This record gives sequence, C-alpha cells and structure tokens, in this order.
Amino acid sequence: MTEVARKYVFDFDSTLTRVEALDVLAEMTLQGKPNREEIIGEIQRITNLGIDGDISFTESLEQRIKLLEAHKDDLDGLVEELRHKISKSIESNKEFFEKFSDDIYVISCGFKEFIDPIVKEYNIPSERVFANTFEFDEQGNIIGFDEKNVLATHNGKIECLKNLDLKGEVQVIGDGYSDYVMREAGIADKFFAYTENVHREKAAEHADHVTPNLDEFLFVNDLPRNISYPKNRIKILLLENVHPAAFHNLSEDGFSVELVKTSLSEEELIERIKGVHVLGIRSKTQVTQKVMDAADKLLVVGAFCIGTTQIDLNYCKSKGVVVFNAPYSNTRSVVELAIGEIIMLMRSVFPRSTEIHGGQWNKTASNSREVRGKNLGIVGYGNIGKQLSVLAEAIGMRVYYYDIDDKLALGNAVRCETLENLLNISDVVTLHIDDNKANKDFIGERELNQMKDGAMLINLSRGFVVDIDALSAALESGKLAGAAVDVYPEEPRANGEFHSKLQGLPNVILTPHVGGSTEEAQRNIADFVPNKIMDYINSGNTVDAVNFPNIRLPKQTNAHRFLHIHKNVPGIMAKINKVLAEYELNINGQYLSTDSELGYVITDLDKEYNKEVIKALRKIENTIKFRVLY
Ligand SMILES: NC(=O)c1ccc[n+]([C@@H]2O[C@H](COP(=O)([O-])OP(=O)(O)OC[C@H]3O[C@@H](n4cnc5c(N)ncnc54)[C@H](O)[C@@H]3O)[C@@H](O)[C@H]2O)c1
Ligand SMILES: O=C(O)[C@H](O)COP(=O)(O)O
Repeated sequence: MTEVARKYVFDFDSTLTRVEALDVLAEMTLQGKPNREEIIGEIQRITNLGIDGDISFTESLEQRIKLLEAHKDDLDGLVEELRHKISKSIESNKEFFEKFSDDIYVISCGFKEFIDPIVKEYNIPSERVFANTFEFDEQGNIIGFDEKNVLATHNGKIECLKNLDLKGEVQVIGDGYSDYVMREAGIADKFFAYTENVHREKAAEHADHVTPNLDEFLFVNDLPRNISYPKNRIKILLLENVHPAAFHNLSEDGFSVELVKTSLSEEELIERIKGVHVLGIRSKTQVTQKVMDAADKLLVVGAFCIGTTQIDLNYCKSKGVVVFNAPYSNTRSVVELAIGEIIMLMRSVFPRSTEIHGGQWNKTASNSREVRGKNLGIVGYGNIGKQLSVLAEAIGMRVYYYDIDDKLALGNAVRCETLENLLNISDVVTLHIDDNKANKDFIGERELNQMKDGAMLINLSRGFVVDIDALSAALESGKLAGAAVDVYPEEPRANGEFHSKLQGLPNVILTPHVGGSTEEAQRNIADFVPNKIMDYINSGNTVDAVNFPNIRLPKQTNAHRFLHIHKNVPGIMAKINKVLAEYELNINGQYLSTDSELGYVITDLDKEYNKEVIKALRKIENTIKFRVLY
C-alpha cells in the first residue's frame, strides 16, 4: 500500500462516534424531568439545524447548552457512554489510526472535554484535537463555552484548518455542513461524506466521495484496513419479496442490498445479476447455467426457503458459488397447514362454506368425519413428514409412512414397505417428498387408483410431484373425495391471474404455494439465511452449504485470510503452499475441506504480505475462485 503524505481531518460527532455527544449528554442530564422528551427533541432539532447550516453554529451551541443543564460531573459518564458508541468501522480499523497517527487530526465543533479522552484511545493526542471548551461556574455547572474559540463561530472549521496550515493533501471526513465547507473554501483537497451513522443529503451532494464507513474510505485511498473489500461494495439482490428483516440484517452489516418483490425471468435475471455478489431467492426463481454465466461477481446464492432444485447446484459449485437454504425455518408452518387441511377435508368444511357463502344453508353430517382413528399416510418422512407424524398422532390419527430411505418411526407411526401399501390403507395421503426432479409425476393415475375409494390427497411438496390431469379425473369420478393442493407444476412469478384444472371441483382446497408463508417462518428465514451468507462472506464459513464442502473456521484477529476454491485435482495443495513459501508467508493456520469435485482451502497469515502473491495464487491451474478476506 502506498503511503502518501496526506493529512486526515476527522469530524467527531456522528463520524468517529455513532452519536451526537450533546444529545447523549442531554439524555443523561434530563433524566427524570417531566418534559425530558420534549427538550431532547428540541436539542436534536437545534443540532440538525446547526449541522445543515440552517442556523449559525454559535446560535445552535448557545441554545443547546442552555437546554442541557449539565454539570462537570456529568462529563465522566458521558465519556464512558461514548466509549461504547464508537462507529463500528472506526473501531474495527484501529490499525489505521495507529499507523497514521501523526497525520490524523480531529476538528470538531464539539468539546475537548469529551473528545480528548475518546480519541486518545485511537492514538490522537490532545494537541491534534481542535474543538470547543466548556465554561463552568463555581459549582461546576456548565454555563457556556469559550466564545473566543474559532470553532464556536459559524464556519469556524474553515478558520481552524486554515490556521493549521497543513502540508500535503488534506482530506476531510465528516457528516455535515461544517465539514464540507472546508473543501468548498479550498482549504481541504477532498471531502468524504461519512454516512455510517447518518446520511445527510447536503453533505452527500457536496462530497468528492460518499463513504458509508471507514472501510470504504481506506479502500479508495489504498490504506491499511481490517477487511480487504468494503462491505458496502458487496451487492446483494433479494428477489421474491423476502421478509424485510433480511434486508435489515444484511444492510445493518454494511452490505448494499436491493429488494425486488417478484421473481425474475431468466432474461431479466441475466440482466440484473451482473455485478451482484449475493443473490437471494425463494422457490420460483430459476438459477440456470445461463444466469450463472452472466453472473460476473456472484459468491453466494441464498435460497430463502427449503427447496433448492430451482438452482443448478452443481453448476454453481463448478463456478465456486456457495448455496445456502433454510432447511427448517418453515417446517412447522407446513405441518400446521397440513393438520388444518386434513381436518377441513375430512369434515367437508369448504363445500359447506362455499354453499353458505352462496346463500345456501345445508346442515348435514354426510361426508363429514372426525380424524380420530383414521389412517394418515405420510409420503416422505423427512423434517416435515416426521413433525406431522407427531402432531397427527396427538389428534388421534393412526400414522403410516413411506420413505425411500430408512427412517426411524416416531411415536406409534408404522413404516410401510411400499408406496402401494400406504396408498391402500390411508384415509388421507399427504405428500412431503423432496423437490428432486426424479419425483416428477410421482403420483399419477396408477397411484391414485391404488388409493382407497373416497380417500383424500394433500400435496404441500412440489407441483410436479402430482399429475394434475390424473388428480382432477380422480376427483371428478369420485374416486377421491377431496384434495388440498398448495403447489402446481406451473406457478406464476408474481401475484395475479392463475388457472388450474382443479378450480371449481368440490371439496378441493387450493392455496397459492403458501405452505411456508407465515410471518413466523418468513421471519425465521430472514434471520437464518442472512446469517449463513454473512458467515461466508465475512469469515469463509460454509457450514450448512448445500452444494459445497462444509467447514467451520476459527475466528481470526490480526491475521489475513485467503480463500482458495479449486477443482479437486492431485497436487493443488502443494502448488498453493509452494507459492506461499516463495513469497515467504508465515502460515498461522490452514484448513481444507473437499468433496469429490472441489477443494476449499483457507489460509490464515500473520503478517503483511506482498500483493503479488494474490496474482500468483489466482494463476494456479484449476483455481475456480480466490478471495482475500482481510
Ligand atoms: N408448500 C410449501 O410452501 C413448502 C414449504 C416447505 C417445504 N416444502 C416442500 O416440502 C417437501 C419436504 O420438505 P422437508 O423439509 O420435509 O424435506 P426433507 O428433505 O427433510 O424430507 C424429504 C423426505 O422425502 C423422502 N423422499 C424423497 N423422495 C422420495 C420418494 N420418491 N419416495 C419416498 N420418499 C422420498 C426423503 O428421503 C426425505 O426423507 C420439499 O419438497 C419442500 O420443497 C413446501
Ligand atoms: O421450498 C420451500 O421452502 C417452499 O416451497 C416455500 O417456498 P417459498 O418461500 O417460495 O414460499
């Protein structure tokens, strides 16, 4: 990294710290006062007017100090509070403040009494902190400020910086009006609008560069930093209306996130995927080879659902793209819907409901039965099937199940050796097999004929699993007495018109693929999948990845981490280590996880390295992807 003779001038409030210190002081001093909220609101309003340049700074300061009613003794508490409120990316880049200590200045319209002790911990001595000072009365009450200080005056930062007469390129990093005017006055060479804590339109408009955190600032200046690539440069595209909490979780961590309400067609996705590092989808979006070929930056696909067959998992793997899903987050929701549908179908609730909606009173017990003592046939005894088995027994059903794999029976459930056995004896058959394409038309005419006369079928798995023509024929002929269908061979990409042969048939419950669509499930998914994504992007962890060798890595501090994804061919580890040795890199730890096709090696290094090593590692034959984490 090139070290240029630059000077870095930082603002304090809302830049080095996440807060405005005087607001925090107000929260403390006004505690217990009846009109506290009102006064705090007023102080914040005055603060913003001053920051945006709408009133003079001196005026803003005077008014706030009056409202504060603070005492000298409050300042210790304030400093303690501020220590916990350092901006996240400032805190994680202490190394920069250590290495460039001599070139870093703080110019603030805040007060040295609380700034000095905070920035001292970042190697900035009091003599390079330029700020106001309080005036106290004999009892120690804060009654004003040193009015002779230029920083107590309007545009005082310009004057202050001018007086400093700094040599070299001067860069100002701040969030407000008083910061960008230094650049406008020609005293500073560059202004970086710092938006990690607050995004002020005026500051952003006047900036040479908007920097959402210190990582970005250090990146554009090629300065030493904690992470090699700023997170705000990592673009995340979330499709299919995933829960807003996902947006919140990922943006909070510093990523640039875009939300799209619907799924996208292949052509649309090819267009949108360029420059995207993380793609989030649900069950509709097809991540095909063509999409992957257009994805020039893609690192991760997050399926915000259980199913992953909409994604070409192997092709993703061959491109070094890791895929995560949420294997359990909506399980309970599907199970509850299945229980509800079993009861609704057995009681013929939907025909009765339709009749009465149409103005017909039809009180009858015919075709209305209890579920107690009836046979439930669960096909696919996985996460959903097993949980359904337990709940169904709890309401008195006799549970039979069929699974291609050997699955332990829960409770009193009885395993059927063949699908036919299960179909022959079940009053209700419910499908919970996985979304493997081999399960296409798993239930067709033959299987429907193997079911008991008057039985019911539920499909909450995947649309292609049931031959819809055969099902509608079985319902029309009376072979089956009812069905509940949530999933269809063809589903629309967005809400709107939809047609199916099953529409209008009696005792048929149709739902638009909402088995997993509960607030609880979507909320759980919005935590689970982003956590996996962040864990991979931030640390390289692939635990629970569906297409990648799984590895949980130790956390590293003060180290550099290289991630190397390659084809699993003989000799590649030797080549990687040969390059590392050639560049005399000291390895702290090295972790390898492989499957038959792919190798994923993670190397932790304990000191600065020659950047040329990156090129050399990328050049190794059969390398798929290489990434420096920090
Ligand atoms: N409707 C919805 O909104 C919704 C919500 C969540 C899950 N799902 C779907 O539900 C299905 C089940 O989910 P899960 O989490 O229980 O999956 P899972 O992988 O835990 O269980 C699937 C089970 O089906 C078995 N299986 C696969 N093919 C089979 C076959 N041909 N015959 C018999 N058994 C077979 C597997 O061995 C496995 O035990 C998936 O298709 C999933 O996509 C739908
Ligand atoms: O695979 C799943 O989890 C379900 O099919 C739900 O998919 P969805 O999130 O698209 O509703």
